[in-house]
Amino acid sequence: MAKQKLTREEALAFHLEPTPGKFEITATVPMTTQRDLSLAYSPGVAVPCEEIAEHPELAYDYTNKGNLVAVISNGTAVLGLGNLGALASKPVMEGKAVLFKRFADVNSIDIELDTEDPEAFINAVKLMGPTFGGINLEDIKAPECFIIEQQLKEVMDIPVFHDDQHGTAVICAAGLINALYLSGKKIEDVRIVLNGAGAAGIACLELLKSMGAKHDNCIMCDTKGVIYQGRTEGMNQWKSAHAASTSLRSLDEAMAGADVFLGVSAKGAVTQDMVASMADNPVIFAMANPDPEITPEEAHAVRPDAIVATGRSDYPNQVNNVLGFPYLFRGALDVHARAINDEMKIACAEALARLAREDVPDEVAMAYGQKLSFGRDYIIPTPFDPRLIYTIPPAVARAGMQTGAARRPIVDMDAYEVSLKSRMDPTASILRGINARARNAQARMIFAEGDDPRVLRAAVQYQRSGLGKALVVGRDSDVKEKLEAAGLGDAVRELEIVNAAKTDRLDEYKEFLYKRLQRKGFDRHDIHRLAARDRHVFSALMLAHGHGDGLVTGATRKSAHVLELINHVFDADAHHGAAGVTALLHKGRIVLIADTLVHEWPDEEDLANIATRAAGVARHLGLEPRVAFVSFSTFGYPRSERAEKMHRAPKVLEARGVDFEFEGEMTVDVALNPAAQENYPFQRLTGPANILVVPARHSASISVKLMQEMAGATVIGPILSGVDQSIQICSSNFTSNDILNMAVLAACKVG
Ligand SMILES: NC(=O)C1=CN([C@@H]2O[C@H](COP(=O)(O)OP(=O)(O)OC[C@H]3O[C@@H](n4cnc5c(N)ncnc54)[C@H](OP(=O)(O)O)[C@@H]3O)[C@@H](O)[C@H]2O)C=CC1
Ligand SMILES: CC(=O)C(=O)O
Ligand SMILES: [Mg+2]
Repeated sequence: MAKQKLTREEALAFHLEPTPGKFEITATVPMTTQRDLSLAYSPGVAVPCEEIAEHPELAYDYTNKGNLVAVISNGTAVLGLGNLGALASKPVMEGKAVLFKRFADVNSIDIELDTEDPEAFINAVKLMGPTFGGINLEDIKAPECFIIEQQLKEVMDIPVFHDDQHGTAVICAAGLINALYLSGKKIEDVRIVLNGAGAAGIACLELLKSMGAKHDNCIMCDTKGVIYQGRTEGMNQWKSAHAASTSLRSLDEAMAGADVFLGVSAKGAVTQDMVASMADNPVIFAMANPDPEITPEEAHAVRPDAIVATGRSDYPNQVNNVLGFPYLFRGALDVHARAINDEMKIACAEALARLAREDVPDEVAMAYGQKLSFGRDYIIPTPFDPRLIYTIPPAVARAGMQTGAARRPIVDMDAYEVSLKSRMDPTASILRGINARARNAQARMIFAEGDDPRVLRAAVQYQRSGLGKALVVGRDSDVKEKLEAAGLGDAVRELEIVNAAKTDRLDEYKEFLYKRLQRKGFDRHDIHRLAARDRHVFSALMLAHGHGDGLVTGATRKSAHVLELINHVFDADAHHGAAGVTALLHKGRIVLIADTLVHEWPDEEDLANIATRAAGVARHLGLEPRVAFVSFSTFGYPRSERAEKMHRAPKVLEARGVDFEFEGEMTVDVALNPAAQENYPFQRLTGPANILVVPARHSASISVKLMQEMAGATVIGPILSGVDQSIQICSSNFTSNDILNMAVLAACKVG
């Protein structure tokens, strides 16, 4: 897994744009008319109020309580950064809230309470009970967190769950089950050293002991060293419960001969010497965030036989509670649970451990750009594994039902799993998939317009995200100046700047271009002007000569003009079968529109070619193509000369015998809406179309721009397909993120 460099400015920009913070709240009901207002608010709202007053359980039906979790902190133990206070903890809490939404479709809101007094904290949370279906406590330091959680559990009738304790313990247990399996050791026999006797540490050791780890085999350490029986300094009742009868006093001493090291303490707390002194095949979970107790590189340098995990996303084996809390709450909320009990936590740990041992399906491999299989570098599922949402919550819900925590048991578990699957947003996995493939490809990407700040930001991002090498075409001083103005001055040393005026390859490029254009009215002088002065042509020449693996251009000029220039070097035109395909991503759906770039007014043969190109792009994105030739008529009615070619195009494909579904002509609603399709029982699409082949470039442009402006759809493309080399042409209104997306598409040769 390529390590990504994240700068402070990137992290700040991510939180600043497009609006401050990481989420907003949207209404799920129409709020347009007088009638809507009367229903949502007074007088209509009185009816559910009265119903709930009489039958409190109806709050789960008439309000968002049943799918709403509060992430609550006082900021006293923010990750491993220490006591930053309530306000400064907000980015982490907003982060947890968006993880709830992204991974388990749980609505969540962060609440930061400005108090270090457990009693004040407890009172505040207790009073919030009616609002939420569950309370996720976060980053509250020990020992106050134990008191707070215990008392809230006693007084509240919804799950109260301190994530840093139990979320961490569950994931740690899941990872350890598999790590021990791989190293051939049993939990009853292993010597465990745990560093960090706080929220996470105490809960991890408690859970492992309940799973068979022997008290006498476990040593817990804190900032004062080993917690031994009789120690008085820095102690509390929770630490005392794990005090060992031992003469060992320091972490250093404890590590000698240990089988397992678990770190929930602080950055750099473990040295290479300590790791070197561990037993054979040691297990090292360095879980402190954002920086681990020891990095995997450092640990492996002295112990190649170690199985190493961290809490971070950029190393293999991410042992992080993100794998737990979204799914634990999903399962708990879906049975209207009163609590998340130990049985539910253990069910979660076991289900996670089992999932990692299963064969990894292609969709997961595609999302990560590598084949994952159970082993030392894959002991726990990856956070983006789409199976988590339909595997873990049922296990949790079942345990909740068996132990009486559930208020409303699930009757049909199969139907429940199907409903969980439908909560997944397929567009997210597509975007992740192409990013992972690009990262694997490590393409040298030519960014032709090095004088544009958006292009420069995209180029820097491309390289810093570990996608490959960015080659920026421009004048050195100009690029440097613009990078500095964009606050990216230090990127000058990272990017490769290619200046057409200075390259010694120009003669070779000019010769090539002259051969192509000499019979098209271009003389040597024209050729020099094009090759040396036009960055689109120069960049295309670089690509044609293998001096880059892909090209992104077009952010500063009209696409049609840029395409014309590219065509001096490549055959990227309608005549040679090129086509433009634009992906529209909206509300969890992805629809491709074609041709958005090359053909002005395609005939039925062209339309069939365009469909085939679009089907190729769809498959590259991981979609099984279903093409609809769209028009204003459906299967011949109303009759119109303009719709004729759309009527004939499917027949062309039929004659060719292609290997994808297609149908037409039809209106867009018939193409996209299964209910409308039912009116045409003879039609051959097995589901809503995901490719719309439109009659002409103007209708393509109108559809895409309408979706973008009116619906706020995400637009990727036009993706240039059917050209020998990987070229992507941006639009002049693209943001740096859009340009980066085009570079990613070019890198994984979608097209
Ligand atoms: N990967 C994951 O999913 C998770 C990771 N964590 C990480 O675990 C760490 C602790 O979090 P949490 O338990 O909530 O915090 P707490 O404040 O509750 O506990 C911190 C504990 O770590 C000990 N400690 C701190 N620095 C050192 C050190 N250099 N050597 C030994 N012990 C040390 C403290 O010792 P003392 O008692 O002497 O002060 C205390 O016992 C953080 O880095 C956090 O990011 C937490 C939750 C989840
Ligand atoms: C992951 C997490 O919750 C922490 O580090 O605090
Ligand atoms: Mg935390």
